[in-house]
Amino acid sequence: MLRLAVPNKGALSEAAQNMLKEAGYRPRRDSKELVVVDEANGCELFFLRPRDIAVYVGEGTLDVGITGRDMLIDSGAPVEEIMPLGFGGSTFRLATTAGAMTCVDDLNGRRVATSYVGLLDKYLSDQGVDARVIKLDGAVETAIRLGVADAVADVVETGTTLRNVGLEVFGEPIMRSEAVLIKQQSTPGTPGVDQLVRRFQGVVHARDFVMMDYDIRVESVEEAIALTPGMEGPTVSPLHREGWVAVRAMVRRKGHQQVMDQLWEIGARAILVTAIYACRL
Ligand SMILES: Nc1ncnc2c1ncn2[C@@H]1O[C@H](COP(=O)(O)OP(=O)(O)OP(=O)(O)O)[C@@H](O)[C@H]1O
Ligand SMILES: O=P(O)(O)OC[C@H]1O[C@H](OP(=O)(O)OP(=O)(O)O)[C@H](O)[C@@H]1O
Ligand SMILES: [Mg+2]
Repeated sequence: MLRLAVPNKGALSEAAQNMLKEAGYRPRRDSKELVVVDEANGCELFFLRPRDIAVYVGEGTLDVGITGRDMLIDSGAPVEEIMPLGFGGSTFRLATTAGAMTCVDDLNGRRVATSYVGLLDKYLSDQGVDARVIKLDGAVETAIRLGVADAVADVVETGTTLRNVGLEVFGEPIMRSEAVLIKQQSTPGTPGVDQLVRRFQGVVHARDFVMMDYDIRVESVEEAIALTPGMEGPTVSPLHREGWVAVRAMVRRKGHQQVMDQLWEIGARAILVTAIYACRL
């Protein structure tokens, strides 16, 4: 049986469970259920803290896991990414009181609070900066106000948490993160992983693409197909109307309204967009 680790709480938990549900795996009944045996799909789901997931997978106790790329790097565990999952996007950044620091070198001889010590230590040593790292469990943004640190290094998504305490980011982003599927480094794929990956890719594609159908005059087909090239090439079928054809193609969800406008301009009509429920490409 494939053994899969899923975040049980926090920023990635709900989205990870939605992805598994859309990929056809058995959801857990309530948040207190820590292990789900999904006989129909030949896998066991273990609900664990996101920070611990890379550790379990690195030890080989679990075959694959869902965690954040930043947590993977922070853990230092011997794990590698199989695929990005398209949710839980964030940046990992330095921040301090507005205007107090402008670049990472300003941290020399100062204190930086973080919950990501492994990630920050690696960055500071790569940058040749000698700062004291203060390890906190969470809510690190408050550490400056309370006099425990001169700067913080933390996850930033919307920036609201920083703004609320009057902090500003400085320097280059330390890294960009999102949820990823991970496995132990340099192990051949466990049986069942390929199927999981295909299912996850199906969910990612179904979210990223829509299906577009439209009718167009034969003489404009090439121009239309340049706008909607599809995956392998769009389906073009005859219409029961002289000189017209029907076209069907997958189109990126982002920007699909612009594509509809452009198709309309070149004479396409009956342009329909439908969501893709599931797919294997
Ligand atoms: N506001 C956010 N938006 C998007 N992703 C986030 C956000 N906060 C954290 N993450 C991502 O989620 C993962 C961390 O999850 P989470 O914050 O739930 O863990 P934690 O901080 O260790 O746990 P907790 O917050 O329960 O103490 C990281 O990969 C991080 O990049
Ligand atoms: O840029 P924003 O959209 O404001 O999001 C970033 C905040 O979200 C996370 O906090 P979380 O809720 O996980 O609490 P924590 O600090 O205790 O981990 C992160 O640690 C930041 O504090
Ligand atoms: Mg957190």
